[in-house]
Amino acid sequence: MAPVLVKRVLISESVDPCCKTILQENGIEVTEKQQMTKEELIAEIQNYDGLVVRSATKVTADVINAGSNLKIIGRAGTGVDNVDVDAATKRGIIVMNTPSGNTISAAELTCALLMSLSRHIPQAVMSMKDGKWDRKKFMGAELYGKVLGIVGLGRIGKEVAGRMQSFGMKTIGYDPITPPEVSAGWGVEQMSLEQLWPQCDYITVHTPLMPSTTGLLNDASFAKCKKGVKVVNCARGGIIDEAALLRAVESGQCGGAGLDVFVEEPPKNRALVNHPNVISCPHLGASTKEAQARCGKDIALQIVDMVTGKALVGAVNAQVLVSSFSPDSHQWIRLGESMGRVLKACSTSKKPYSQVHVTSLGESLKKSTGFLSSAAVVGLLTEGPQKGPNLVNALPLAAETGITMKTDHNDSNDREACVVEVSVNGSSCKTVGSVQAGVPVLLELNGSVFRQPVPLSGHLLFFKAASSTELLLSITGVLAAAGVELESFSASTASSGDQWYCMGISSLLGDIGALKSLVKEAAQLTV
Ligand SMILES: NC(=O)C1=CN([C@@H]2O[C@H](COP(=O)(O)OP(=O)(O)OC[C@H]3O[C@@H](n4cnc5c(N)ncnc54)[C@H](O)[C@@H]3O)[C@@H](O)[C@H]2O)C=CC1
Ligand SMILES: O=C(O)C(=O)COP(=O)(O)O
Repeated sequence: MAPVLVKRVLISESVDPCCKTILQENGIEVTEKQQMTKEELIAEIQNYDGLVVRSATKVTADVINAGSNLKIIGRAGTGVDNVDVDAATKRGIIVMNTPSGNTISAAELTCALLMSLSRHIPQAVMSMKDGKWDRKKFMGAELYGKVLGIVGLGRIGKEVAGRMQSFGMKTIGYDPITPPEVSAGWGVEQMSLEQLWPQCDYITVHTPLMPSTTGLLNDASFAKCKKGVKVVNCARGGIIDEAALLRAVESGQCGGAGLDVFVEEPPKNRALVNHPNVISCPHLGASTKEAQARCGKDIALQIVDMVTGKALVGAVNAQVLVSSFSPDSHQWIRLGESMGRVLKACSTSKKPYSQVHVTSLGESLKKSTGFLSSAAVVGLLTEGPQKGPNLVNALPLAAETGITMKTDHNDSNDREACVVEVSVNGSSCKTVGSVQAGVPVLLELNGSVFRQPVPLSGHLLFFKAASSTELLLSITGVLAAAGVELESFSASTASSGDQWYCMGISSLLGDIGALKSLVKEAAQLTV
């Protein structure tokens, strides 16, 4: 992928100073402005190519759409639920996070809350500060031998499991993605949630917040739990339904809750926070010197790597682009875009495309089909010189315009090439291209194989006509009359029937209709 141009970055929260330093050392101008209102952020964001946030900045569609120059939203941390990732993708903006920087800190806070719940440490501390010496009231229970249910067995869930096993807890869990044999390797037996709820003395959730995890622990699931179950939410407010939790702690069905996160932060409704069996923190999971230093450094380095075209790490909405950062991918991306442009120019029907079929040929292009498809769509959907789609939003835009994407790879072929075929209104248009000596070239157009590969650069004139000796003379005559010079020429290898030809020309013809009487079809473009 071509390096993404990022000159100015806004950091809108308290991010470790190393982030600013690294960005500046790499020639990026950095402004830090914290605690902006939504309106202030909307007014400010248009001045920046990049935005770095933690969890407090709500990067809504309004903010994203106001960021007319925005190319990157960097989350110095894990959860990206405060960023409207779909809106960013539509606008072609890369969203990236630093998911491993705060894993240990979040896991340690979870363990601290589990221990605090078992021994009432915060309540005992408050009572001491109140001048009391109440040993009876704070009778606890050992964690040893108890069952901990871990919902979400990703990075943090795994670290919590290991730590709590050392306290002698039995760890069981559920995760729809992590295979049971993998979690069994770190001592967590997986089972369905139905089986898990009734077994747990403690439950901790470590999933992202998304529709399928919102209210994962609700009235119905609390009812299936052991009476007095204790719960911890160090992931995101709302994974444990707050109203259901309040009902459960009030009834005693839940014996205590440790909360680091809330649906609304800070929470205006204080009922949970004020409940004597609820202990809470103001979203401190990642608030350690170590986690902040890692996340600040990671996000800055990831942005620098992206800007320099070195690598794309941590992107949450542009997985297809990760392989586009290999050093020799640039010319293949240019090829895909140029082939899309040729197809656009040569499709006679003005109807919207119904299908784009991209096939990569050759072992070395195995991982390139994704970005070649995006690049072809960029070429097809770009209208004129104005800001068109990019590799981030090409596929969502194609889906929005009703285009079905089909991709294939064939590595039995002994050459490296890319085939792009577009279907429109019952007919189709097909190109075959490759990169030769670092230059994107067109090898075939609609079945006509060019004798000389056509370098895809400059002004190109394509036409379809029956082969004849007069044809060339007549066409060059039309060009000369229009003051256009012929710079290169490539004919089809076939010698009979209608074939496609390509000419490199010094400038586009003012009126391509001048060729109408000489050819069956003609198209010109600049690539
Ligand atoms: N309190 C804090 O300051 C912090 C909170 N977090 C939160 O913790 C969450 C987890 O972080 P990581 O472990 O790094 O993420 P991760 O992506 O490594 O793990 C999340 C796991 O949840 C699983 N999952 C998804 N849907 C599920 C479902 N319906 N039921 C059960 N499991 C499901 C996934 O398969 C994945 O294995 C983050 O999304 C973030 O919101 C992260 C860091 C700090
Ligand atoms: O990384 C995460 O998901 C967190 O919740 C940490 O949030 P923070 O960066 O401390 O605002």
